[in-house]
Amino acid sequence: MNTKLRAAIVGSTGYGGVEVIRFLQGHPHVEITSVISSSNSGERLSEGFPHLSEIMIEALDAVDIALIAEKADVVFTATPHGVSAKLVPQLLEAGLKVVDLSGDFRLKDGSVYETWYKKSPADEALLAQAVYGLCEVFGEEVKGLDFVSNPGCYPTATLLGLIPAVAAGWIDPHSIIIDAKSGVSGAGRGTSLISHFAEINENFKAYKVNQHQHTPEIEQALTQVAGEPVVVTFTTHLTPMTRGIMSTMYAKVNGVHTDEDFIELYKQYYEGRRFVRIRDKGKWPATKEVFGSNYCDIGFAVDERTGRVTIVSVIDNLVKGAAGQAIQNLNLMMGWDETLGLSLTPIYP
Ligand SMILES: NC(=O)C1=CN([C@@H]2O[C@H](COP(=O)(O)OP(=O)(O)OC[C@H]3O[C@@H](n4cnc5c(N)ncnc54)[C@H](OP(=O)(O)O)[C@@H]3O)[C@@H](O)[C@H]2O)C=CC1
Ligand SMILES: CC(=O)N[C@@H](CCC(=O)OP(=O)(O)O)C(=O)O
Repeated sequence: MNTKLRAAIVGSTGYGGVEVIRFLQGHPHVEITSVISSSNSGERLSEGFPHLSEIMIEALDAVDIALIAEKADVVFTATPHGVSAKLVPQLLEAGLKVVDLSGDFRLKDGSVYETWYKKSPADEALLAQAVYGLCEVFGEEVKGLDFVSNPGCYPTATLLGLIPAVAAGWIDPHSIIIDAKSGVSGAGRGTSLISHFAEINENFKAYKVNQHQHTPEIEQALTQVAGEPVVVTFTTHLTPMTRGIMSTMYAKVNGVHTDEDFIELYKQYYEGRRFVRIRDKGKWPATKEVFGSNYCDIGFAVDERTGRVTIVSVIDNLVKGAAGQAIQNLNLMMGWDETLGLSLTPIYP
């Protein structure tokens, strides 16, 4: 008798979906039973992804709700914004568990989604039901659920870097400035001018300034933690690397707190949470130090001269920023150890 949880992945020919497959392959309690493609059904997975040739899937399935419900218990929807909003209700209706990697269920207010994503929001009742799966902060709420909305990549790095200080009242939430940089895989696998080799190689550019769709997601979580409305200045940059996000954050310190105080506060907040690692005084995390892994590494320095703290947080956008955290959420939903299937050490150099 098969006792493993059966998993299907929609959006399997995109970067997020392929990364879910890579990690689930090593999960002790999960078996991949359906890999779904809206554009290449019938093809073998290994035709497009020869590095996945050991996965025992005959052919890619079409997006067919009845078939998915027959073959799987849980579905990872690594689908574009707008697609998940329509697909997830059908999957839930069919009795499946769902972890959605898109931005469609992260914002509670549909009109805010419409403003920032320029798309129609998902069903209001489902938005109310969706729990925001930032595991180290809201993980308790995820336990036992059938549906989780996986956080965005920039918000994951940023919120893990800010929330302990905001929750403790150690920084002024109205003074926060976030300067974030991402590797090109954050833009997905589809070709676009922004990720064209000649456009990004030996280049470094700001984009979506004051218009990035992750701004309200960051503000929503900080508002919840601070207990008052919070708005932030958030600027994103594209860097000529494949994976990785570095979020550098600046905020005014309330009262007097040293580097050592911040380190201690964060170590306590994340005690027992394997995937957040706090750097010692004077040590700064780099994207290579989390590459290919589910870690988020954070470093601090208080500047007594300006009264500000600088916080640097790094993740792999495709792992802690997408597929890894999605599997961590499944582990929490199922009541398993949250690290199952995710114990890979970063690839270095
Ligand atoms: N890249 C990243 O770093 C992160 C991505 N995300 C989010 O995860 C989701 C996937 O991102 P990513 O993998 O980068 O994107 P990609 O563009 O690389 O892949 C998305 C995949 O979705 C599938 N798809 C497209 N349209 C449909 C449809 N109508 N029905 C079903 N499937 C469809 C396509 O696969 P096929 O043609 O085979 O169906 C496509 O390959 C997005 O919502 C993204 O915003 C979240 C955090 C980080
Ligand atoms: C480099 C790059 O283009 N990154 C994407 C964000 C990544 C993403 O997929 O967005 P979600 O996490 O909301 O799904 C962007 O800036 O829009």
